[in-house]
Amino acid sequence: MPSLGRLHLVTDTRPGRDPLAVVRAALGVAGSELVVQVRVEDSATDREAYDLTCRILDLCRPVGATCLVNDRLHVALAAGAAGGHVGADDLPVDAARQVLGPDAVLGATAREPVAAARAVAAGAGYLGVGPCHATTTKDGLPAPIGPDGIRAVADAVPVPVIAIGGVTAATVPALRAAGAYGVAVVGALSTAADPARATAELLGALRW
Ligand SMILES: Cc1ncc(COP(=O)(O)OP(=O)(O)O)c(N)n1
Ligand SMILES: Cc1ncsc1CCOP(=O)(O)O
Ligand SMILES: [Mg+2]
Repeated sequence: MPSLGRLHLVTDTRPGRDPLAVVRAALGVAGSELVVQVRVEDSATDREAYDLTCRILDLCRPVGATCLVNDRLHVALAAGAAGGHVGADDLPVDAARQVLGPDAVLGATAREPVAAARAVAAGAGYLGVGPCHATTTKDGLPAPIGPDGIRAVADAVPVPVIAIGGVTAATVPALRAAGAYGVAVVGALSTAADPARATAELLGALRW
């Protein structure tokens, strides 16, 4: 399995957003370093999720970027994505691993060390940990855990920790210093006036 990219672009399919344009811009800068996670609204149909995934895979393949699918593992398999990401409302991690197979990339959400270790034992290859900072992108999230919360998880597991929630280029250094392997972002790219430039800034901060 190729090593996991450190910058995860999670798609924003809310009204008024243009996820394909953002992915295209980010891939132009990050290429194979980018992981694109296709995340659609719960109200989206499987057909819409599948069509978006296929279009994003068409953009990722030529540059060797990894494409994952959030929640809907059957869509990941049907479209030929590299894997998926699951959280508390999705398939349990061991079931997700069974569905995807041993070689797929599988991420799981965790916000504290005990759940994180359980997810890894059940087959997660990386962890999405957060929210590390306040965000308006997703409703109903628990309180932000900050860099200290990231450190607690990173110290407890042997897999890459991807920090998520309110991440910007300015907050990346503290998250990396706390042990995050990489970051996942929605708004930092989807609301950027210049997503290519925002990608370059995030990559620069991750290399620091
Ligand atoms: C990298 C990464 N980390 C966390 C999440 C959140 O997943 P989940 O808790 O299942 O919430 P939804 O994204 O499904 O609303 C993620 N998608 N990616
Ligand atoms: C899906 C999800 N899970 C925890 S925070 C989050 C949203 C992150 O979005 P943003 O990068 O815009 O804060
Ligand atoms: Mg989920």
